Amino acid sequence: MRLEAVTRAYGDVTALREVTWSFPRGGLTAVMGPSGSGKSTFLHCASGLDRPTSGSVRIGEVDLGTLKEARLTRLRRERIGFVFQAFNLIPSMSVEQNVTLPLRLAGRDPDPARVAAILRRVGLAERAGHRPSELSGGQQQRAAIARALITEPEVVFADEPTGALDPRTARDVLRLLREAVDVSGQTVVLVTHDPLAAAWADSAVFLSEGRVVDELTAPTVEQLLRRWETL
Ligand SMILES: Nc1ncnc2c1ncn2[C@@H]1O[C@H](COP(=O)(O)OP(=O)(O)OP(=O)(O)O)[C@@H](O)[C@H]1O
Repeated sequence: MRLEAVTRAYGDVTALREVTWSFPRGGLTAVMGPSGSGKSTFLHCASGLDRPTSGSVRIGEVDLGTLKEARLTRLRRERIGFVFQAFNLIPSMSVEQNVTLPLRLAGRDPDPARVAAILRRVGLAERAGHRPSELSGGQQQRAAIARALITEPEVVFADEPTGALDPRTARDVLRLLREAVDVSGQTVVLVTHDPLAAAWADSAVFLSEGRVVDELTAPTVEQLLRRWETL
């Protein structure tokens, strides 16, 4: 995935300024930066949820800017997975129904063996029939990760996925994202404020005032904290 000179302005606020960045296939990249530095805007532009004011975004060979809305929606559905801080599960649906929703939206029949396998992978095999309200926060986020992975997307965008979780539960969620990279070769972009979360990444990109200002490769918590303090 590559962003080339991506700028996104909202009226007279420029949230991203000429950001050029390549994300290696099969890597876990953390995007860090203070509040208002443009992280969400970055994620929205990179994932095709929003269109840049100028510049281009490519996923593989596809330039998202050339796609009409319906094709962009299809690309998001088929090639991208999303995980959000607030889980965003549908309360009236069971875990299994939530997890298989992206397939059903794409008109595909869920393969029961594959659904069972993904529920096992996130440790929710026994909870398939439960509603989100019957689960802990960590379990809900693991269900959301299963939902993001069910279509076997090339890229998973996770926006503060551990923001609402305690450290131990957060670790389970980060381990699953790490496995998506290490076992399945998927590309994960993790937006986070938390150095403990970013230390799971292969590299951490720092945003400040809409610009990429630094990158740390194989970052440690100490390095991330130190860099964070001088942003
Ligand atoms: N829809 C919008 N309309 C107007 N301004 C916006 C909009 N979305 C974001 N902004 C502005 O763009 C800038 C970057 O916002 P963004 O949400 O991308 O930052 P962030 O790093 O994700 O912040 P946080 O960590 O607080 O979520 C901010 O100044 C914000 O006020």
